[in-house]
Amino acid sequence: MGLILASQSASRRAMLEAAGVPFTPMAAGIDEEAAKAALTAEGISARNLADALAELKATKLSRRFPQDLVLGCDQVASLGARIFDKAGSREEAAEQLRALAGETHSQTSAAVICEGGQPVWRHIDVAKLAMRDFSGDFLDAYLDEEWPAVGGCAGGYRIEGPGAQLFTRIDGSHFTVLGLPLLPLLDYLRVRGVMRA
Ligand SMILES: Nc1nc2c(ncn2[C@@H]2O[C@H](COP(=O)(O)OP(=O)(O)OP(=O)(O)O)[C@@H](O)[C@H]2O)c(=O)[nH]1
Repeated sequence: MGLILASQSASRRAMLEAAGVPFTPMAAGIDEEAAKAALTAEGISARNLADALAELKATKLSRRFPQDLVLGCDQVASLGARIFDKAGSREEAAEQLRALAGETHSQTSAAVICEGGQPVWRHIDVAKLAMRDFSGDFLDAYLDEEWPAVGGCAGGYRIEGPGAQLFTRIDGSHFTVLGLPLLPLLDYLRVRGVMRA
């Protein structure tokens, strides 16, 4: 029994590699935008959206590899009822960051493990991030430096990079902000014998 990471996320792969987790990365092969559109049409919460998408990714590959543990993940940035998609343009990234400035938003990271095509474990963690009310000049300079790199990041920032300059306070796990509830995952992997206890 091995661990498959059903994700294209460089950040998730880097976190697992750095933590010494043995895994095989594979694309989940789902149409995430179509699934997200269907789910958000129902007015779904950030928590339930992240959970549903993570389970969808894990289940899809678990049906192909029933003997392995398959980890699916998803991360949603939200402020109140507004859910932020990854920015498709610099202008969209600027609009999103202006909406988050001076507010405390949530990063919800869900992880689901499937085995034999069925969920056997899940963990959803939320971090709260207080973003400062930065100037327009700061935002222009930030995006000059960080676009398009932050186009693949929920929220439009890389917390491990210049994105740290956006914040005055973060409550919650750094790993959750990066996109994975890593410590609860490691607990489960030790229970399953994937990692040394
Ligand atoms: N490096 C970095 N990545 C971040 C940060 N915040 C969010 N992300 C990434 O933003 C992406 C959130 O989008 P998702 O839809 O959950 O994942 P994805 O990148 O599409 O990859 P899949 O798992 O294949 O769906 C993930 O790759 C997160 O790792 C951050 O502060 N730094």
